[in-house]
Amino acid sequence: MTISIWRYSHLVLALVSSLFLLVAAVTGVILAVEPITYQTKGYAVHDLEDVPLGVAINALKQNYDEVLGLEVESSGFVKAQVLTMDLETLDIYIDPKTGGKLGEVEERPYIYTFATNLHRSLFLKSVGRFFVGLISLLLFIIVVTGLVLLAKRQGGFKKIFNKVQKDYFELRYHVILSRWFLIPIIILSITGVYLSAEKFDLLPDSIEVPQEMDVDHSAEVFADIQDVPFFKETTLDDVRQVEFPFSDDPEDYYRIALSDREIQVNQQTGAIVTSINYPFTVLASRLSLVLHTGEGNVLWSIILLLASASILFFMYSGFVMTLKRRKKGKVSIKMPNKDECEYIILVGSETGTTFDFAQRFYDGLSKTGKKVYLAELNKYTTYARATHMIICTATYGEGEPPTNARKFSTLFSNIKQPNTISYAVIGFGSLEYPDYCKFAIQIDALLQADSNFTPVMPLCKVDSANHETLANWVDQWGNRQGLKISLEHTYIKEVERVKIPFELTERTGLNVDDTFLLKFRPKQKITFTSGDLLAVFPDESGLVRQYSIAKINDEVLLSVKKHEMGRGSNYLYALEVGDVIEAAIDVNAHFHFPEKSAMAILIANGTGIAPFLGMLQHTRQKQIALFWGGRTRNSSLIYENFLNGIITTNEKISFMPCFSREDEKRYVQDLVREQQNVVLHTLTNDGTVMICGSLAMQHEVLDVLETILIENTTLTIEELQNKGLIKTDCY
Ligand SMILES: Cc1cc2nc3c(=O)[nH]c(=O)nc-3n(C[C@H](O)[C@H](O)[C@H](O)COP(=O)(O)O)c2cc1C
Repeated sequence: MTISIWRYSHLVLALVSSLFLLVAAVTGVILAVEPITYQTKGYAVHDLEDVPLGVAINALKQNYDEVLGLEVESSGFVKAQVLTMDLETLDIYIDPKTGGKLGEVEERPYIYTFATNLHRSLFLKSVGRFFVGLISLLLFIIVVTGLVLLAKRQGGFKKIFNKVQKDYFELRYHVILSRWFLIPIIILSITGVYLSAEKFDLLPDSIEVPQEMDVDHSAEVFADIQDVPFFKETTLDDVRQVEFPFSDDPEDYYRIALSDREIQVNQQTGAIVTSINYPFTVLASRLSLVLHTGEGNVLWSIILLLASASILFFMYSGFVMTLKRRKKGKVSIKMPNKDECEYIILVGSETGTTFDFAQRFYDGLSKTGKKVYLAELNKYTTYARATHMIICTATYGEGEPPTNARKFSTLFSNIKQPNTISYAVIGFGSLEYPDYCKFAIQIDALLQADSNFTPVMPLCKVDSANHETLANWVDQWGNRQGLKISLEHTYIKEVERVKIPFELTERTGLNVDDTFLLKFRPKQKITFTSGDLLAVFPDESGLVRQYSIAKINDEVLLSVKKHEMGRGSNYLYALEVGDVIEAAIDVNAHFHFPEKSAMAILIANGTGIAPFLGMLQHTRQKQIALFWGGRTRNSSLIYENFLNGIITTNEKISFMPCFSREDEKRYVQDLVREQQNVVLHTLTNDGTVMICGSLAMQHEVLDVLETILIENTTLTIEELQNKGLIKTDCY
């Protein structure tokens, strides 16, 4: 079975049962606390195996007018129901050796009764019980599918406990905690199923018939119960419950529940009159109850508590993992061995659209039974059995590759494939840009020039990820391979934006670089922060343009470069102070200033400085260096008002500009290289590097950072990105 089927089952089951699981896990946590607090009362008798039943009965009789019953709990507490000399019936915990009262049995706190009802039946009686049983069964299947995924991730069942690869927090701890809590959760789910099955009489009937024992009428009669052999030899660790006889008449028997059977015993001779062995189902349900509730064992209760809490974490982390997998242009699912796959899909994606298609194509092709490998273009390498390659890539900037494809061209020229490969390239782009699908065109040209590669289809350019174009391409490509591939509809949901009015309160004219600043005041109360995006709608066509924002005194500051044909920038440029536009805030959480970092380096070129202007205003105690690259000194004048105010009042902030057309003609990546000690100090002390501006600049900066890291540390860019210590927002 392919990994996607295991993952799909794991995910679907988790989603279907999530609400019930949430209730079961939360109430499970509450209920696991009960045995722990109960045990802290301290009434447990630790040497039950040394206390003969006769001694306990005698002690009780000495202390109380009448004794109705005795119970030895799995907690080790000995409970008795007695009638006091004042004719009061009491439920008390006793010391079985002296009969002395240790404490009174209290009513169960309401929170536990409530949690138990919710946990067992969701307050829905039989229907609820049925669902809870079903959810326990689903939980069991989720754990089993999870176990298979874990084994596949770790490289086999034997390697399950090997070191876990470094990855982002949710994924890493989903793996680590699943190893710790696998067994407790399996036990919880199986016992949960068993207890539900029992309630619905689904277990085989195995009623045992009471066995009448041969009674020896000449057996010795004892005056003191402590001398009766049965009561002398039976110790409390084997006893669960004792019902006392109504009178001293020898025909009135003790009814005693032992651990494996129920008996009636003559009070004078100790002869066993009847005996019923518990059927297996009763013993199993008793064991299930103890294992499921943790009753009587503090350590096991703590494990169950942690296991229930871990289910909540698995739900959260699984949700985050699914979102990340769907959204990001990064392959985070475990792939088969690259050298065993015939079909290789390589992806270049910045915001996830291309990756989303590649993933769906991968799923469709895998379902035909083919061995498929999916990777980012940056991971290009040799593929021993590959006969087909499909490259899907977006284009940015002026024909720039997406970040996860930036190394492809170099890798391609250095790596020779062992086989000849039939290939196809799909370019994702937008007709709004002059360099439509340029990076895909470049890749197609590279492959054409390599004699090892033969095209099976001409380059396909896809405007705005059009579904029909993609579905047609998949059909045609599939036909050529003799395969019927079904392409699921996109996993990406359209973002529903809430538009609100923004009033333009300030603006500048164009500077030497055709850049201008705009300040908008939201006319409704909204929360946003620097690094979020303002989505602007230039016309009625549904076109959206996003701009990185700075939050300055509750207003939105934008720095915009006016492009001759740019629909967004020309629309904004035409606005006058007092104009009101409808726009929306897109939360861009991955690019918020990291509150936890004590230091940061902010790197920008051109208009990419905007979010940093807002971030600098709101940080007082952090050591921050802002590296900015512009064309000329005059390019930076437009930002001077903001920057001077910050730098002169906060000595922890330093501003380092560089200019590509003046002075030493340096780019911001040159500044990063020059300041490598500051960069290293920041990254090795859990500080953050944030990059905003053009994608070309981002690639150059990442290349320099990579070199600095390789030369001085064992850290990698990807590791730091996964930890959120390198954050980028470039297009
Ligand atoms: C800032 C920006 C620049 C872009 N530049 C180009 C371009 O030069 N040529 C092009 O064809 N498409 C361009 N596009 C469109 C993207 O390539 C297209 O939306 C693609 O589907 C994105 O794929 P991804 O989500 O996988 O990154 C650009 C998009 C943005 C947001």
